[in-house]
This record gives sequence, C-alpha cells and structure tokens, in this order.
Amino acid sequence: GSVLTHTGACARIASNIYSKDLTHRQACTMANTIKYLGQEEAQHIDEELFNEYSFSVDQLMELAGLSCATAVTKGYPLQSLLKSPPRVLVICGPGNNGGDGLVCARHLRLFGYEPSVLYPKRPSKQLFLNLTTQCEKMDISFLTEMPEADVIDEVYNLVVDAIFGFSFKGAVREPFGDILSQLKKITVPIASVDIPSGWDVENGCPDGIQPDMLISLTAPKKAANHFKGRYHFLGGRFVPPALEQKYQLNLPQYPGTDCVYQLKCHCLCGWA
Ligand SMILES: NC(=O)C1=CN([C@@H]2O[C@H](COP(=O)(O)OP(=O)(O)OC[C@H]3O[C@@H](n4cnc5c(N)ncnc54)[C@H](OP(=O)(O)O)[C@@H]3O)[C@@H](O)[C@H]2O)[C@@H](O)CC1
Ligand SMILES: [K+]
Repeated sequence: GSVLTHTGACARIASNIYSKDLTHRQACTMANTIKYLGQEEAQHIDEELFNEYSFSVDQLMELAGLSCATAVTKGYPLQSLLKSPPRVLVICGPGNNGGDGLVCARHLRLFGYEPSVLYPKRPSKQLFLNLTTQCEKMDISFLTEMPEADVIDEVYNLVVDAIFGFSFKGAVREPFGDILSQLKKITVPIASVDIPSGWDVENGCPDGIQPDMLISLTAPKKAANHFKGRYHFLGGRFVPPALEQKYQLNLPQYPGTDCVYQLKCHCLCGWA
C-alpha cells in the first residue's frame, strides 16, 4: 500500500471515523500509532519483564512511581497550586498499583509537595512494608479513614488515584466502593495511575471517576481511549527494545532523559 506519514495516517483515519459516533479527539487517539493494550496483553508483558528479563518488582515500581510524581509536577506545578501548604492526597490500593502510589508519594515529598496517604488494605509482603516505612520516615502522614468529598476539596490540591491497575476485574469490593463514590463527587483534579480506578481495563466506565490526568505505564491500556481529561502521560521508561518489538508497542521517543512523555494528537486538529 501507499506509505503515509504519521500525520497523514492520523488525519485519514480520523476523518473516516469522525462521522460515526466518536469525537474527533477520540478518533485521533485511536489513530495514533502507539499500541493500546488489552488486559491479558498487559499482564503478559508484566510477567515477561519479571520472568524473562529478570527485573524485580521494586525496580520497575520505583521507575513507575517516579514517572507518576514527575507527571504531577508537569500538570500541577507547585507554584500553580491554589492551596497552601501544597497538600496532595494519595490513595493506594492492595496491589502493585498501590505500590506505585507509595513510591509516587515519596517522590512528591522530595519534589516539595505535602502528600498524605490513604492505604486501607495493606498486603503483608515485605515490599509493601518497606515502601510504607520509607514514607513514614519521610513524615508522610497516613490517614485512618477516607475524608468526605467536601473535606478533600477544602484541604487538598489534587488526588492521586493508585487504587487499581491492569488486574482490576468485576464489581468493586469495599472499602473501595465508598472511596470511589467520594472521588466521583470531588472537584479537585484526580491523577490516575495506569487506569482510572473502577474502570474496566478495556471498556472504561461511563459513570466512573473522571480523572484530569492519566499516567499510562509501559503502554496505554484500551480504557485510555475513553479518557477525557486534560493530561495523558506515558511513563515507565524501562521497556527493553526487544520486548517493545515483540509486542509492537510503537512507543514514542521520550525526550532526552525524561521519564514521561506527554501524549497528544499529532494531526492538525488542534488537540494539544
Ligand atoms: N509491567 C508494568 O507495566 C508494571 C506495572 N506496575 C503496576 O502494577 C499494576 C498492576 O498491579 P497488580 O497486577 O498487582 O494489580 P492491581 O491492578 O494493582 O490490583 C490488583 C489488586 O486489586 C484487587 N482487586 C481486583 N479487582 C478488584 C475489585 N473488583 N474490587 C476490589 N479489589 C479488587 C485485588 O485484590 P484481591 O483480589 O486480592 O482482593 C488485587 O490485590 C499496574 O497497573 C501498574 O500500576 C508497576 O508497579 C511496575 C511495572
Ligand atoms: K489507578
């Protein structure tokens, strides 16, 4: 077939599907060449990183959490925050997504923010105990219960959602149902780690939380096609080229030594 530039391909696909039931922006997102992963594919890549490439969870989680904290500094720089002190609420779930949240909180502290962590269901694995101790030793406070939505709006500048990632399945179980229903009521922005929590990993969730920022780790999951917030970042700059090729991830070139890449549409639709 004919060789199209990225911009040409994006514009062509967008114009073909725009007239159906998609917004121009959704069409452009889909037309982007970067691969959006299904749930099983994301889990296979994860297993391969650990089993074939011999990474440890701690290593990748550190880079994932650093990416999330860095993305927060780009979308919500300290000097732009409306409330002082620069408080951020980080909500951590029971799996590795929650671990990313703990790492993110620690780096946010180093970047000058004042994170508080809500970590209601803590696994007993040493990794999570260590990450918790590291936060405590850095004067990061742990909340004993989820604040009401109006309290969050009053006290915090934003919420980092590190509740569920790509292994989420089925109906939300407590205490996370209550937590997510408070998050649906807040007006301060939500930054979601990897997947907006409570969303189906592939199909999203039309009446779920609506984050302002999404940090996709390794590669976006299919749910990201339904993301309507302002900032979509790619993070987790640790994918070996051979693995990227095997799964045809078509990842963009991260700028210089940056650990995040801001995803935007490259056609001329004006979405930036
Ligand atoms: N390779 C990568 O890219 C890297 C990925 N990384 C990160 O790991 C994330 C994936 O982590 P993961 O596999 O540990 O699972 P995750 O999504 O955190 O949650 C599972 C937990 O949630 C629970 N749970 C599930 N469904 C539920 C429900 N309906 N209602 C309530 N609870 C429910 C379930 O609990 P249980 O079933 O045991 O009760 C389980 O404990 C990924 O998204 C990324 O952020 C980085 O750290 C490093 C490199
Ligand atoms: K999440």
